[in-house]
Amino acid sequence: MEAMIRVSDVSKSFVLHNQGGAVIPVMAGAALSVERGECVALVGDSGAGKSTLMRMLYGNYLANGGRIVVGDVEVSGAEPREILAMRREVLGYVSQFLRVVPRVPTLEVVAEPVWAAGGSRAEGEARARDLLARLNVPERLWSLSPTTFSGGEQQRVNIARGFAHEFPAMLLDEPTASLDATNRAVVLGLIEEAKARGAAIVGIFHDAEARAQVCDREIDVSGFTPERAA
Ligand SMILES: Nc1ncnc2c1ncn2[C@@H]1O[C@H](COP(=O)(O)OP(=O)(O)OP(=O)(O)O)[C@@H](O)[C@H]1O
Repeated sequence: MEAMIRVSDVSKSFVLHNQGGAVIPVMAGAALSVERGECVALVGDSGAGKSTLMRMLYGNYLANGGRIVVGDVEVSGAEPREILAMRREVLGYVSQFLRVVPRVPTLEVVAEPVWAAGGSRAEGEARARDLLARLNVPERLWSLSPTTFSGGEQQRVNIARGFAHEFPAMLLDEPTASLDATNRAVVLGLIEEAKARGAAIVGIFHDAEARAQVCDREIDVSGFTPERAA
């Protein structure tokens, strides 16, 4: 079977339209592949291109060259509606921050990705309850919108939402940042469970211990930084 996530010879330049159209090459020859059940950490100094590579995988940034395939979706060259379908069904993204939808109760915020992927009402709610409980979000908060929650509460709601649908592939952007030890351990457990059911995961983890615990390999993206003229 082919790897779940395949990146080959990807390049990326940014064009600064407000600065005379200056072209800034930030990546060249990027290559990686991630098997089902495997977690790969992107490492490299600040500015090396970790976030840029994640955004290209998610279809937020368009690659200028090369090929990115997630499952059977060719991300490089996909139509916007194919990208949206991929995000509903194939590729999850867990960032550090919740984008709060006003007035939607927490339980629904968490269950929504399950419903979006075709799961039943009951299935989504059961999954949301399980994850919110595991992440120690107090039950009295579940019927409220997370708009007014503390930063840490919102972060845990966001993680619950990110893990609610069992995506075959996942991108994790600092999922344990600023969590207390208990919840950090819960998140590492969720990552291990996702791997065990066969998810292919790419993540940025500044937490070196977390990385060592859940990641099988590291890829140093500074190897993909193009030579720059001084
Ligand atoms: N939208 C953009 N427009 C112009 N340049 C950008 C843009 N996004 C990223 N860059 C540049 O691309 C390079 C890689 O940035 P990126 O954010 O991917 O690095 P990173 O490895 O994630 O860094 P950090 O660890 O600090 O988050 C940097 O030089 C950055 O300035």
